[in-house]
Amino acid sequence: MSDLITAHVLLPSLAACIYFYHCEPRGHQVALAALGTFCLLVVQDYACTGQVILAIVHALVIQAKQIVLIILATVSYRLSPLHPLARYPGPVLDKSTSLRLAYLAFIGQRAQYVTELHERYGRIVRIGPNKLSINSLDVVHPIYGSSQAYDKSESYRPGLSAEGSIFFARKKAEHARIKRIWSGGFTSAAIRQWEGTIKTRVAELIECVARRRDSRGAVNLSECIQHWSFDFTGEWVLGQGTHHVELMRDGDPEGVVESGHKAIVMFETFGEVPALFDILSVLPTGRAYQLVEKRAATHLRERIKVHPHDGWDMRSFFLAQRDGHNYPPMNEVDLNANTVVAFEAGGDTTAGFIIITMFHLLRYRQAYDKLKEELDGAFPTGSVSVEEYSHLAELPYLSAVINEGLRLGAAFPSFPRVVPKGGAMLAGEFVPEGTMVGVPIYTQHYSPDNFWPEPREFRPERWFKDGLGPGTITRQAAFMPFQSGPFGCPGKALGLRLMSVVISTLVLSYDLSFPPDFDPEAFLDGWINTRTNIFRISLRVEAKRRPW
Ligand code: HEM
Repeated sequence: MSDLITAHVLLPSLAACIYFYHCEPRGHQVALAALGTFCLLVVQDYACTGQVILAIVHALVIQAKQIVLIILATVSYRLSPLHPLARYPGPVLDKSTSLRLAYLAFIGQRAQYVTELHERYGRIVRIGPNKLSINSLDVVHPIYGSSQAYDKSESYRPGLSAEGSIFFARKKAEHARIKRIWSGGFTSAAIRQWEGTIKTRVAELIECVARRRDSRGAVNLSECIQHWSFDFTGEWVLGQGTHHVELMRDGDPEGVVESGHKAIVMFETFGEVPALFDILSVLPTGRAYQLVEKRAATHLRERIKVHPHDGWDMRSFFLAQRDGHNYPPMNEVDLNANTVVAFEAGGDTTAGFIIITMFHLLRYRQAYDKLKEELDGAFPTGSVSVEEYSHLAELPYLSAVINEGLRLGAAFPSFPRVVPKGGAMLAGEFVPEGTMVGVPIYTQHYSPDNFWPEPREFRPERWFKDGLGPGTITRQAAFMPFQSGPFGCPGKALGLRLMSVVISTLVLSYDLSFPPDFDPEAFLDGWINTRTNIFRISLRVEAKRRPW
């Protein structure tokens, strides 16, 4: 019997552990191998006993023992002094498994939890079996900013979905190739091309707010902004007059916004446990992701039919061999993957930041009034022309409002990267190669060492020279809403332009306030902060048209 156990349980489990340690197989491969082993065990037992049910039960018991042994061996190693990260502090559970972090990402509490860990354990915390969070600005440049910036980690693996997009390309060389294709869409010439569309779409937003007000003048502002953002992004990705969603006009019966949110939450959650993502992304759990991909594929087909490839929309850049750009056009799979990223990175992020900024403005009434005064002074006719868009960035209070919205709304926990071959000295400590490292952006943005006083409050004045009075700390270097370096946000200029136009036009067009039954604290409690900003409770406002 013990021979049998050794042959069936101990040896295979040990072999599996050694294999997993050296080869890091994908989750679906492990699942298939486990299924294959199970079938072999059933056949073998059936050959001896001649009873199917008994053979299945025996195989299940053996496999359960194998799994328990593999888990025990893995956890023991991760907690042992032999592990390369053994000397770094952190909670035992997080050193053993990333499942707690995955759960916290799912409920939108991961960034807050990592902040607490830094308060408890110090500057460097082991937040996963192979993952360090480094709460130090000294490491931002080597990890993210320099030309030697580290590659993205396995957390950026989209399950079994296509990886050939700008966001999911993890190696710098491959990423640089794709980024060149995207780059044309973010030049100042490209942004100028889009100014007319921004104007039209923002005017539609103002009308959408008016149309959707109820009898008491209250409107779901977060929904209007999300619909505006996806409409604009749809046009930016696919081109004018081509087939894409029109959410401000038709509403969102297909759940475009929600499926996008679910896909991002899924990516964030399972990015903590990429092997599990390999399995779950193809099961019904991955439906949101599959839906978003399917929608992008449909748009691709429609777009290819109706339009030449010489516009300023992202699809034109993806599809065309443009003059002066020496790159091959993308294949269909990569086109889809990049389209999904363009929709979600552009549409969802910008909407979330505008909503959170509007919420804080309305909650901190003084800031709202100051912004209104500044805008009324700068635009005495009550509207901002396309020619004046570039002046918006010069309005000091508007810029401070946007900075503060970006600071408080940055839902990013950290952007995990991989320490290159040979390891690295980071924050004065040696970190072995292959370790996942990241700087916790949320922790930096909310830290009293970087932003003081009232680091958790929306105070645009902190961005001025005299700040919030003597002793004010506003550490520019700690402000990283767009990340920097090779993998930083290419849409920064466009994102800032969109934020400034939408916020200023809303404040110029309407007198906005919370309705009496709106509970700001409940809104904050329902804010899920996991890479994107999701609001379980809508931002409802009373909107009275201003008499210009
Ligand atoms: C206020 C708005 C925005 C903020 C705060 C923001 C922030 C960010 C951040 C922090 C990243 C890096 C994510 C990571 O490494 O995991 C990123 C990536 C990206 N953003 Fe933005 N973004 C904004 C708007 C936009 C817009 C408007 C677009 C496009 C229209 C855009 C396109 C992208 C793309 C394509 C990436 C992936 C870049 C890469 O992986 O190389 N973003 N963004």
